[in-house]
Amino acid sequence: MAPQNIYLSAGMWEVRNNNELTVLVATISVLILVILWYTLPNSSNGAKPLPPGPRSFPIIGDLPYLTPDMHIQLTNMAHTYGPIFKLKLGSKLHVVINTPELAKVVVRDQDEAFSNRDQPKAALALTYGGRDIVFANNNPDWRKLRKIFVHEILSTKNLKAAGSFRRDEVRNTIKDVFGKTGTKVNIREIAFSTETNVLTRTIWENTSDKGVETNNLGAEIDEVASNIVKILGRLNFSDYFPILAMFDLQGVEREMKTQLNKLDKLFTGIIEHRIESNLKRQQDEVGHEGKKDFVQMLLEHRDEKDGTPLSMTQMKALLLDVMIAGTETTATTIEWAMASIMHNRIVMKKVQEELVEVVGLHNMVEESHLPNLKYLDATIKETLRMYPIVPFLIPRAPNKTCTVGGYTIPKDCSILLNVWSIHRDPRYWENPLEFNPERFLTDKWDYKGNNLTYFPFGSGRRLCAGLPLAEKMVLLILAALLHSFDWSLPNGEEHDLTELFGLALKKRKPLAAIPSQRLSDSQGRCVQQCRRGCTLDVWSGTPIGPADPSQKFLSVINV
Ligand code: HEM
Repeated sequence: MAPQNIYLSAGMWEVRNNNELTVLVATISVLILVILWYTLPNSSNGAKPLPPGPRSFPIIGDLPYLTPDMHIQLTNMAHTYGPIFKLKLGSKLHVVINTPELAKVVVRDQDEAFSNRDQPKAALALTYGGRDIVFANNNPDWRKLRKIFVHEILSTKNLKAAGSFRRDEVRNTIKDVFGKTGTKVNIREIAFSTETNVLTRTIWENTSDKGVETNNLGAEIDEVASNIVKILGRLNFSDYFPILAMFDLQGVEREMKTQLNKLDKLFTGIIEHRIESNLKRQQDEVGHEGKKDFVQMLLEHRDEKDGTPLSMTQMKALLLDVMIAGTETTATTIEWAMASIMHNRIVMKKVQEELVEVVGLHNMVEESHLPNLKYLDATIKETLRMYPIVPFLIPRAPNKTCTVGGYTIPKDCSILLNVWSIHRDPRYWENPLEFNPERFLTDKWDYKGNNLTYFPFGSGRRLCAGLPLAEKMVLLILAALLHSFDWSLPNGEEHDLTELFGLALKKRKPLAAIPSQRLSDSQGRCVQQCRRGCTLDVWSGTPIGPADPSQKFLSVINV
């Protein structure tokens, strides 16, 4: 063929293909328009737009905008984009809610639709694939486990029965701190180990001395719990680019499984040991002085004939929740409360005056005193207003596409309820940056999330399942620490209330404070009075002489 022909035929091909191309493009365009018509929101079919938000980069979305202080950043973004806005992290859509009115739509009006969790890969690795309470979706297993935990394990009756563990452990802590008077004490650490000791005794009191290795348990759990919270707070690309998830590029899931293995070994040992010893005993001998610990209660559900019995994995997942969700949050709250009280001398004075009035100088704090410690209770509420420990709550995910505030919220996106921002919003709080417990001195406030200007424990179906225990422990530990000791900062140190953002909102600089004995006799001894009129050394229990009316007694005992 002559070159010209080649040219001509090529040209004809071009012309013919131009026509075909036009038809093809037109057909595809019509198809796309039809698809868009049915799938994308538009005003004529009634669907609403997505919430506003920053202009995202292709593929990576808004990831480059993120800063370490996300709670402050998302609060500032609400000033630009409004009370509800979207944030695209990789391919994952997040919706941030910043007002009580919109939070109510999510956790009250549409609580059922929003009661699934956004399940990060690290959380799934930790919880045997979401078989626990905290990270499970709203399914029959979750409902069963939560019901057992809230209505049985933490029932008023069982909480009361475990009161002696709390009393013993808080006294042990006071004794321990007494031995450190005049030296630096890390407040979070002592609060953490007190809570861990209370929880371990409540969970497996009957096991502790019978063959399961529990030495140094508090320190071990402290380390594992801190690691877990750190790992959960890390930005994991597997969550934002599902296509990469199988590679676990940052090793986040691997690290989490290492932490889980440590706890799994401990829990498996405890449960198996108990099953064995139960088999050896008669049914009526099971339990400890008529009390049942958590493990025993769980095992009864494992053996139940009706419904679905609990599996070994579910039992371990529940123990894990208690040890992780219970310790870190309680210890961090106590640290923030102590730091805030020490920073506000007037608040400190009022707290201690109330303690003298309610508890007296001759007694140690008991749980029976707690309902009368109104000012201390208000101080803890104010602490959790300014420093909500879980600043965005644990993100939820809608199980269907919903509408909130006039915007479409797609199924499975991640919902961040910005409690931190709502708790500091001047539209709802007068002088929100001022630490003022007085604002909580009315009966109007509780932790149940009924009033969505204040919900540090969440609200609705996913409200903190450990709330009754948390409330007691924070109040009891703080009351005991502030009643027994005066606290000061080490020489030359300034008060510091800087936050460190993560899944839990921590103090950037751990609080180290110096205790000095508050209740003592004239010779600086810590004494208790016996009913027969003698004076005993509080820690050794040895008699040190007859009772002297000028002495301050830590307690009056029945000997
Ligand atoms: C001061 C201490 C505590 C604080 C501030 C706190 C706060 C929270 C928050 C904000 C949530 C998420 C609520 C939501 O997503 O709406 C939560 C969930 C949870 N907390 Fe707590 N918590 C504390 C202590 C405890 C304790 C002592 C336990 C157990 C012994 C516990 C067990 C749980 C569990 C199991 C959940 C998951 C509930 C669910 O998803 O259904 N927490 N907590």
